[in-house]
Order: sequence, then structure tokens, then C-alpha cells
Amino acid sequence: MSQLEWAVHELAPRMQHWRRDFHHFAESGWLEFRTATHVAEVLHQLGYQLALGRDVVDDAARMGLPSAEVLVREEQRALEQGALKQWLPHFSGGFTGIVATLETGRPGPVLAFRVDMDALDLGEMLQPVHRPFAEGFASCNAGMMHACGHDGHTAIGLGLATVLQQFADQLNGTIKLIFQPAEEGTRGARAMVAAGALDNIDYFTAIHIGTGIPLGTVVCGSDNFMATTKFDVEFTGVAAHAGGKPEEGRNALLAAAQTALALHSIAPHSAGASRVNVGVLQAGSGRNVVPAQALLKVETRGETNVINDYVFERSQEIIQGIATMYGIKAEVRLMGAATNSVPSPEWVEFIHQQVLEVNGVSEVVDTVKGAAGSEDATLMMARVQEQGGKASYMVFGTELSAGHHNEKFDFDEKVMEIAVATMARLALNFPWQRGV
Ligand SMILES: O=C(O)C[C@H](NC(=O)Cc1c[nH]c2ccccc12)C(=O)O
Repeated sequence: MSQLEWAVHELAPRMQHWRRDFHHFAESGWLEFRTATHVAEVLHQLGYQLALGRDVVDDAARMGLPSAEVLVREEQRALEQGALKQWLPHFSGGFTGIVATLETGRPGPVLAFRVDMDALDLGEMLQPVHRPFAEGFASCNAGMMHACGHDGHTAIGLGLATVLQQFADQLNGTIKLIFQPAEEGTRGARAMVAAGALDNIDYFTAIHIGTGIPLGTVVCGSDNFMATTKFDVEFTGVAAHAGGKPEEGRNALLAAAQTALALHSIAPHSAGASRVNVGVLQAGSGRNVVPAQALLKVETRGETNVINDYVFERSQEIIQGIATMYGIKAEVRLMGAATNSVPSPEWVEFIHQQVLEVNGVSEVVDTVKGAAGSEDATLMMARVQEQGGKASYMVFGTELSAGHHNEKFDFDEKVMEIAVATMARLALNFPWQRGV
């Protein structure tokens, strides 16, 4: 076993502790208050330079932000659950982003690694058949669950930070570790890019675990993320006596219902895959009142940016057409966005070579066929690439107890060692002297 592999193996119990602690105190997007304070403390103890909160999250560019009331309530909840007071002010108000920097002082590139920290708005299964519950680390926050692996991602980020410090004298250039909030709903990356957190990076690597790929298989350049737009539609009609004066009413509920059906009938695109999903329909106030208010939560997706733009633009025509038909107002609010992913072939090739050497890896592939969902790391990749840098997105397979975004989701924690060993190799073996 190499020194690096031994160091990573020694780290496994700490990574499991971190993962299970984050899993238990699950916090969804922009509310990762406790998580961010504990991440900041570990990174500070390791000696990293920290850029926190508003220094790496642009206020105006944040999407899908919870209400001020929720932000305050959840920050208080985090404090009661052990958020570290010395770091909390940096994240207050929902600025839960972190960039940790290790300057070696020797010439070389800037290598960045990104992990996401947010849980999903989902209630976890609280039955003994579900390992996190059986072993006492299921979410203690009702309606919030790590059901996509971001607790593991955060632990991997801290594991990488630890190992890179241990081997710092073998590094060159600069290492940046990006801990992003609110990936779910593609909300957080845009704000970190807008804050300049992704500027002047030479090589960028984002990661995900699971996704139906077996433990030991590693994807070096995921290029199958779909571009996506997330938006809410607020319908405003006119309330009236449903029995006595229905003709005076303008029915927001019917408009929303008709819109939901119509959106799902948008024609597919001949150039590739597309998706529409109306995930939430809330409407009305009482049985005998013509409903004056309705809310839809919607997302469009496309295999390419062009296809997603087509679906989104068609959706807007439908929304406004139906609003006119019902004589009501429809207001659209953008809540999230991401593009499709285009990994840099040169970086994918280097990653592939390094992954072949990692203990525990049995299969190395560069891409996976078929749409993979979406990821706002694509916005970070695009920023790096437009400045001349190289970027990729890796997936580390692992056995899952259920699919992502399911209340029974759990994963084989051995994947964390493989991920840390791989990412550490990318930094330690980077052929910087050749100016790759
Ligand atoms: O659009 C979003 O809300 C982002 C969210 N993203 C993920 O769940 C990450 C993800 C989904 N499928 C894959 C496959 C590989 C890596 C990451 C993923 C999704 O697709 O709903």
C-alpha cells in the first residue's frame, strides 16, 4: 500500500464520522448553517486560507432562496443543533459557501475541486430496515434528508483537504477546495461564479457518487447532464362566491391545472432529449370560494442548451396563453438554472490515467450514455473553460440502497476512500512542469 493509500485508509473512520454527522443534521439548500460551520472549522484547523459567505456567494445571483423567516428560523435551529458560533455570522442569511485555499509557494497551476453540501427537501425513512435509522444517524430534521450523497461529498472534500495538507510538500501551485450550497434545484453555483470564486482556475474537477454506477467504477468526464431551467408560476385571479356569483370570479386553480397538463404536452425536440416536470401545484383557499391564487413549481430540461431553451420558451407561451384565457395574471419567477456539460478532453485524459492507478478501482470509463439529470457544476465548468482552463465532472460509483432522491437512499461508504485517493492523485501527480 502506498503512503497515499495508507493515509486515505487511515482517514476512513473520520470521513465516516463526518458523513454520518452531516447526514444526521441534514440541511437543505441555503440553510447549510451547521454543516458550513463544521466544514470551516476543520479547514481552519488544517491551516487552509478561508473565503466564506458573501466573499464567495453573490447576493443578487442567489436563486431559489428560502424566505427571510425560514432563513432566521433555520439558523436558530442550526445553533441549537451545534453550529459553531465563531463561524456562523459568515453564513448568516443563507450565504453558506466556502472556498479553502492551499498556497504551496511553488510555481504551478491552480487546481480546484468542488463538492456540494446541501440535503434535499425530503422526509427520511425512519424504520429499522433503513441503515441510517438502524445505526442512529438518520436525519433529525423533518423534511430534510441527504438522499443524493452530498453528505458523502462534503466528507470527501474534508478528506481531500486533510490528505493534501499531509502531502503538501509534494504539491506545486495552488489548491482550491470549493464547498457549494444549494446544488439541488441548480441554485448555488451561479452565485459562487458571480462572486468570482471560479476565476483564474486552471483545472477544475467536480464530483458525484452513486447514480447507479457500481462501486469500483469511475466516470472521468460526465458529459450527459441536461441543461435546465427552474421556475415558479404565481397565478392571480379573482375570488367570488362559488354558489352565488361564480361569474364574478376568475379561477386561478383551473388555470394552474390546465397549465400543468399543457406543459406536459409540449412536443419533444427532434435534436435530442427534453423534459418538463410540474412538481408542485398549490391552489385555492376554501371549498365555496372561486380560487384566486395558485402556484406551480416547474422545471424544463434539454440535452442541449438549445433544446432546453425551446422547451422553456414554449412553456412561457403556454402559461401566458392560458392566463389570458382565464382572465387572470401569471407571474413567472426563475428559481434555478444549469447548462449541459462539456468536459475538457485533455483533463479527462489525465484523470483517466490517474484513476487507473487507484486501489479499489475496477473499471474506468470516460462517459456514460443517457441523460443523467442536471448539475449546476456545469456553470462552474463553463466559467473555468471560458477563461482558458480545463474542467471535468467525475462520478464515483457505489452501491445504493435506493435511487437518488428516495427516502431509503444510502450508499456504500467505501466510495469515499476511492474518491479522495483519486482526487489527491490528480493534485500530487499533476505534470505541472510540462505546463499541461
Ligand atoms: O436539476 C436539479 O435540481 C439538480 C439535480 N441533480 C442531481 O440530482 C445530480 C445528479 C442527477 N443525476 C446524476 C448523474 C450523475 C451525477 C450527478 C447526478 C437533478 O438532476 O434533479
